[in-house]
Amino acid sequence: MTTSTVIVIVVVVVVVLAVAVVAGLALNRRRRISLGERDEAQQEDAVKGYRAGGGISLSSGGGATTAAPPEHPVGERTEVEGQPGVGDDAAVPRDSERRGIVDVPLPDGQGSTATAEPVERPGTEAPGTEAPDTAAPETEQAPAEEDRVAEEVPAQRAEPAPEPEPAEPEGVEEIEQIEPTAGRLERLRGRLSRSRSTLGQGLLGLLGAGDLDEDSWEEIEDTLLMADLGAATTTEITERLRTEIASRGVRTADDARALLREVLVDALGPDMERSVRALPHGDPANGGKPAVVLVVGVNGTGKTTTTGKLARVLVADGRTVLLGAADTFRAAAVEQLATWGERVGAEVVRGKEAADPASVAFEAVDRGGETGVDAVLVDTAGRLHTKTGLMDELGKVKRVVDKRAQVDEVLLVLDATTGQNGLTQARVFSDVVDVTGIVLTKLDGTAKGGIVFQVQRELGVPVKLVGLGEGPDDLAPFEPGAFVDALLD
Ligand SMILES: Nc1nc2c(ncn2[C@@H]2O[C@H](COP(=O)(O)OP(=O)(O)OP(=O)(O)O)[C@@H](O)[C@H]2O)c(=O)[nH]1
Repeated sequence: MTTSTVIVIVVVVVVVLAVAVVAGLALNRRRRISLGERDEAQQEDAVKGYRAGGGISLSSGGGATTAAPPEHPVGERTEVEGQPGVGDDAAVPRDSERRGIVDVPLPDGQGSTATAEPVERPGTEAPGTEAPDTAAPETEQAPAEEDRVAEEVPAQRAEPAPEPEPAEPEGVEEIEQIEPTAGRLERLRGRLSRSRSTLGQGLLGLLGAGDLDEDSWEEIEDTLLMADLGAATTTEITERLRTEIASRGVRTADDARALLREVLVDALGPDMERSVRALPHGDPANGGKPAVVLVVGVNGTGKTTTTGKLARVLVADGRTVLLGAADTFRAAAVEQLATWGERVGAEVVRGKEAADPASVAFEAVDRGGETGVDAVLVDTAGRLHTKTGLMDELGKVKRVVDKRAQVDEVLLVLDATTGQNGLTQARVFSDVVDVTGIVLTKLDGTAKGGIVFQVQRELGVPVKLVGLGEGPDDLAPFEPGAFVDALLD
């Protein structure tokens, strides 16, 4: 072997070694970056207050799949008649552990898939009868792409799909008499009797009794805590009462009432903006856009009922409404909403059972724009805030609608009888869909009306409406003064 051959061999070996070292370093670095990214994602989940990957069945994200969608778990649901009682279904969630996400494809540009079923017209069909499907036919499942939905549905619409006849809802003449919305809280104040006797009367009794020793102050605190005002609000109210009593004194029962009223009303943030943003942008008859309201919450809190009641409020105000039945998990909810629609002459866009709720919501908003209604109210399926997959699904509903129209109001419906749990729910829902207003239902069934104070304080989101019964007009605007009066009188 010549010297030059040896040199060549040495050079080759050195080069090979150098390449190996560089490649090894690069690989090592890449691994570290990908770990870092995952850590970040996990942190984000932790901030949102729930953890990802908790046994939720998700469909494959990459490429088209021919796998059949998971069987819809309607049969697993514990409620069978669609009429849960006050507070009971919060304890027995209707989406069981085994419930998976039903990822039904959204409409795409080839007209391959559509899941929403427009359009049921009041007066033309009995509730439960399916409206003719004007959307393109269903095909194999493809991954649902939010962006694609927003961009391609217009293209799909360019295809001559059989459009439903634009017609005036025939049920209009049969619209029920709707209670005037003004003064409802006063009219329904008797429904707060349970909270009144424990919170209002309890506090008045203690404050009006004269000299207050430490035991009395403890009792005041207990009364506030028992009514679900929460520790922070309780401390704040007690301290304010102490200060005011020390500075101005309370001699009569009237003094006690006046002071208590002032302190409680102040704690309810009387200046918060409580109007429900359900009025259209411009004149829908002349190119204006309908308002879009999304109604969200856990199972059985009263979302469908509230959507129906709110439709009545709007109709009573001379507005036209379209209802989107995006609660595709519970067949009874769709029927329920259809009945509410019929009663006020509102069109209902419904999805097939197990349809993707985002698709139904999208169709509803689209249809509302076409027909020029003032407001589109979208009822979503109840979901446990602890199920990451379900919350993601809700986030998707909002994002898909956002691409089509501005979502003006996201109303979180909370069942007042569930107390602290409602607060946890509120936090998670707020993280996922930017809640803009709270509807506190079933206040008629609880002595814990104090949850109103807590939920606003914790979230900084106003309670806009309160549910005070199962009747169609038992939905009242929340007014701090009238509410406190109902507790104290
Ligand atoms: N007492 C009382 N009952 C109410 C109120 N609001 C709703 N309900 C009742 O609560 C029950 C559940 O209401 P729904 O509207 O079906 O609840 P939901 O949130 O749509 O249920 P899911 O779609 O399954 O999540 C029904 O029996 C309603 O009549 C209220 O303010 N007071």
